[in-house]
Amino acid sequence: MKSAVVQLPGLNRDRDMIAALTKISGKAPVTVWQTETDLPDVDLIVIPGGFSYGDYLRCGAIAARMPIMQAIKAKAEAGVKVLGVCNGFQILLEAGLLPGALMRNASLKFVCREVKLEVANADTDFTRAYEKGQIIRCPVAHHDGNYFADAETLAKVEGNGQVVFRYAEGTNPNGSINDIAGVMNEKGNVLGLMPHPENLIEAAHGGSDGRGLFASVLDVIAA
Ligand SMILES: NC(=O)CC[C@H](N)C(=O)O
Repeated sequence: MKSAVVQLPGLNRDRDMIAALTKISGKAPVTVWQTETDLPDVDLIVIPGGFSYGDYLRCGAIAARMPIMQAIKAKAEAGVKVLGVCNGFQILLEAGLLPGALMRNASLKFVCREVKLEVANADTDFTRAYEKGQIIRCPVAHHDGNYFADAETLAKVEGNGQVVFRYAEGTNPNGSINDIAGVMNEKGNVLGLMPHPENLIEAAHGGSDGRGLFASVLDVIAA
């Protein structure tokens, strides 16, 4: 399983993501810079979190228009798995690879804390290592994580099982509609989520609840 991590000016979670992918798969991902138009032959492309282009004009809006996004779109259409975490999720939404939008947190404040997530769909390439309904811990750190979709889009996303993670037990940190924390595309090969599973993968992090996502998508689930 080969993976790539996208790097853009202002992203700052790329090294955490590289460390998580390396530790869990035993193989370091390749890194690709935003101007690349020819992506390496990988099975998984990850857009990590951060503050691409200082979050101007909207979070992810400028990054979504960089040359690399055309290449990522083509790979996604060809079935390659794409994961966007936090700013990566915002970029995927701005690029039209996922449905809905992320607005300013309802509190209008940056939130940096741990939340509980419910695995709403465990029948995906990203969540097979979990059980449906399982509650996991996960950190969040963002100011624009308030997921929104119009009624028609929301009905479709809910009806198709595209909601993969929900904030659980009253821990919704941002006002997201239906407590949505992560959604995938209809085909199931593109996932975006606001929480940071890469920051809870080993004892030194205080827990390893985020590990299941990487174990699922990197196909290294212990027998
Ligand atoms: N940790 C992140 O990726 C933050 C995403 C974005 N810059 C926000 O604050 O909403």
